[in-house]
Amino acid sequence: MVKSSNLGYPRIGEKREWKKALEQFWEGKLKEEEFVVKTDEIRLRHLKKQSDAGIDLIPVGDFSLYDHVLDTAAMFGVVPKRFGHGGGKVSLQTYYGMARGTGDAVASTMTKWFNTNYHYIVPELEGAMPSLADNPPLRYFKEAKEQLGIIGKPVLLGPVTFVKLSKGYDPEEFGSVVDGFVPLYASILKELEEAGAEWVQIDEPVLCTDLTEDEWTVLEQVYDTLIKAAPGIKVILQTYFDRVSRYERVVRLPVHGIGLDLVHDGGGNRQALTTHGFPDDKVLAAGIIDGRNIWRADLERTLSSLKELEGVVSKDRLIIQPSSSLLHVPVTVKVEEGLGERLKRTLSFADEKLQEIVTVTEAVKEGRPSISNELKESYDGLDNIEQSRTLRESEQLAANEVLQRAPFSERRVVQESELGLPLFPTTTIGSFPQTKEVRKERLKWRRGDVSDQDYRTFIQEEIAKWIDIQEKIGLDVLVHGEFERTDMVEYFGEKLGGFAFTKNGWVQSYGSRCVKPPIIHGDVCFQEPMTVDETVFAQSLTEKPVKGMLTGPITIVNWSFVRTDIPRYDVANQIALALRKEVEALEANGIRMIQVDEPALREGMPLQKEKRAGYLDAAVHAFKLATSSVKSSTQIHTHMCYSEFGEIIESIKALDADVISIETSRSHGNLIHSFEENTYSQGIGLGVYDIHSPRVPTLEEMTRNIERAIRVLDPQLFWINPDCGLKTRGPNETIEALVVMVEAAKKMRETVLAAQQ
Ligand SMILES: CN1c2c(nc(N)[nH]c2=O)NC[C@@H]1CNc1ccc(C(=O)N[C@@H](CCC(=O)N[C@@H](CCC(=O)N[C@@H](CCC(=O)O)C(=O)O)C(=O)O)C(=O)O)cc1
Ligand SMILES: N[C@@H](CCS)C(=O)O
Ligand SMILES: [Zn+2]
Repeated sequence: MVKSSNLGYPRIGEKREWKKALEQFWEGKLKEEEFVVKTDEIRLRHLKKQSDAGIDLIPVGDFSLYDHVLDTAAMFGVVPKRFGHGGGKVSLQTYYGMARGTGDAVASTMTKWFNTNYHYIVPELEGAMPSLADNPPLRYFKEAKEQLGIIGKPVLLGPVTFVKLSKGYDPEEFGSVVDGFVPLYASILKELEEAGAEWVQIDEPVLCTDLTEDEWTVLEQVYDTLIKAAPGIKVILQTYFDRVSRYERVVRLPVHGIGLDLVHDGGGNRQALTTHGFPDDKVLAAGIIDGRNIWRADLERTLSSLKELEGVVSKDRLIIQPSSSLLHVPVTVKVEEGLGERLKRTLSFADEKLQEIVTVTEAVKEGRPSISNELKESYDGLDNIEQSRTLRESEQLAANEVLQRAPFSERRVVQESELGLPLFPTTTIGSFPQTKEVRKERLKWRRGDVSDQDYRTFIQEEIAKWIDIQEKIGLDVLVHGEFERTDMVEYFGEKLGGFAFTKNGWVQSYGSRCVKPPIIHGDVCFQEPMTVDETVFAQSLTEKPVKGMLTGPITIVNWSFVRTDIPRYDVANQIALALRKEVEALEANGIRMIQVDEPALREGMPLQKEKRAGYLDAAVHAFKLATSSVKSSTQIHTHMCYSEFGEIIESIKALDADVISIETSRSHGNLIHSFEENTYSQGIGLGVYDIHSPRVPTLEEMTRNIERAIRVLDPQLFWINPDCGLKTRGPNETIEALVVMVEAAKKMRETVLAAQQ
């Protein structure tokens, strides 16, 4: 009989109690035993919620104390040597050391989870001999069974995806490295079988990327082995975020069920299902409720699309589920106030999505009449989506033109003469520490306890303090510090037309850090200057140039929840046109450098190769739409973090920014390698130190990074800056690191100038 299922539930809690517990534990305000009790409570509460909602297959083991990829590494005792782990179960101290760094041991790399804004910790295999140091899926399974009577569906990150996401091995050894983990997975499955597990979900999202023939062979062998390890368990091989690359091969894998994303597959999975059929010895776990966006499901359409599959797979072999884990959406709409009833009724967060899954399952089981109330509500809600849109952009789209700037060689001459910067100019990426004090003041202002004028004065005092600090450190290009911003996307969303905001719509970004993606529900438009006040104030305090600081169109789109009734790229262009007005306003107010950040450009790349060129063209178009109308003397900067740029280097060039700053230090030289193969001849700053760690790097480390970079990049075009913004750092460590950075720049200037004489 058809079943309802979930793939993963948000960890953070309705009131971000998970985040708060983690941070209290790190600050020493919660003892380990208290922390464990608190997080156990949260986990069980989430399981109960899903059970109360009526979900048949409830995921267990998707919960984490930081990140599920890190959990998998810890489960196998994969701990880099520098953390001094002596074997056996990984302690909480070591676990958080790997995530955040400890003492002299730098944290493991953190990077984006496929095309999402969630970050995972990259396992370092370093020739490790993995062992089953712990079996959390089993513990969580038993806990759910014993405490709540739930026969959960353990979730494992599959061995092929796990090794693909790891580093510290030669790609040629991929097969043997995976083989090292297979017996451990087999043991987990066996122990789960003995404990009474019926279903297990093994996530292999790499099946939505292009695997080589060798990798495919490894994958097939892995599942041949695993399926024999625990014959009593039904394994669902779960994919998400796109269509699978090799449908016919995927459905032949020797597992009991295949989980497909039927929302973010560009129609590819559905087409493959109808064209090639589906094996009649397998279960189809159909991801038909959107796990990545927050719009209420169109139940009528969902049911019709399931009907199309009726001839492909029978009801008794169907599982209804979200397209991916619900980790990527906020917890519940219920608590939202201030959105307006109309808009609120168009939304569906994790808890509402569980209801949608149960409703659709019911309709498949019992027929449409059994859900007539829900169908009406869905219909009314969707009607509200249309009504809640603000449509006014026909004139904007008509002006949708990229202007041609003068060639970089000409702009460079004008800018050099106007700006008079030294060799190796030093700057930062934009934000300075968002201290508790800054956040508290904003909270008071939002609650109405502080007047607009007092809040503005407070922000100006912060700006003045940090302009003074930057002058004293000796930086060449200054920033105002972004103190007025909660978040680099949310802030612009609040100022632009066409956006709405939740009060509590938090989503985990990395570790305990959360973001509150704004909702784009109407046409986006410029309403009033958004950054001019703070930037002009900062510029009034110094002779040095202050960089205006904006978030780019593709990043705003990728880090928001976006309407789906018009193409995503049209939304990006609307944002670009609104930003263009801001760029022009900054220029008109005497700002000579403007940075338009695009940190999410790389992450938003479609998993399927054939879609990438279209995405990159659209991203470049939107960026140029926003930045191409300025004078040659106005220097346009951009910034990107989370490297692996080799593949997009041509698009980076096509942005035609005068200066780009890129995160480098965590990629340990890989990025520099891409510049060996590709020339880049516009201004560029490769981050000279990692801002994710509180550790202050030494002069030698920074100098080494600069020297390595200028072996492949023109020193005359090279900028010196940190990897990313400094909002998560404390004031002292920020200042100490920047002092070292400026010292490194001075030393390099002397060395290069001496060599020229
Ligand atoms: C560059 N990054 C960003 C990504 N995505 C974005 N949308 N924005 C980004 O900047 N993705 C990639 C990276 C991820 N990096 C980060 C870095 C830091 C954070 C972070 O610090 N998040 C904060 C929440 C930020 C925020 O909006 N703060 C509000 C305060 C909200 C709050 O908690 N208020 C408290 C009271 C405050 C107090 O008393 O201290 C309350 O309401 O109870 C603000 O500034 O006003 C976090 O804490 O998680 C995220 C991603
Ligand atoms: N200007 C932003 C970019 C972050 S990617 C900052 O400095 O925080
Ligand atoms: Zn950044």
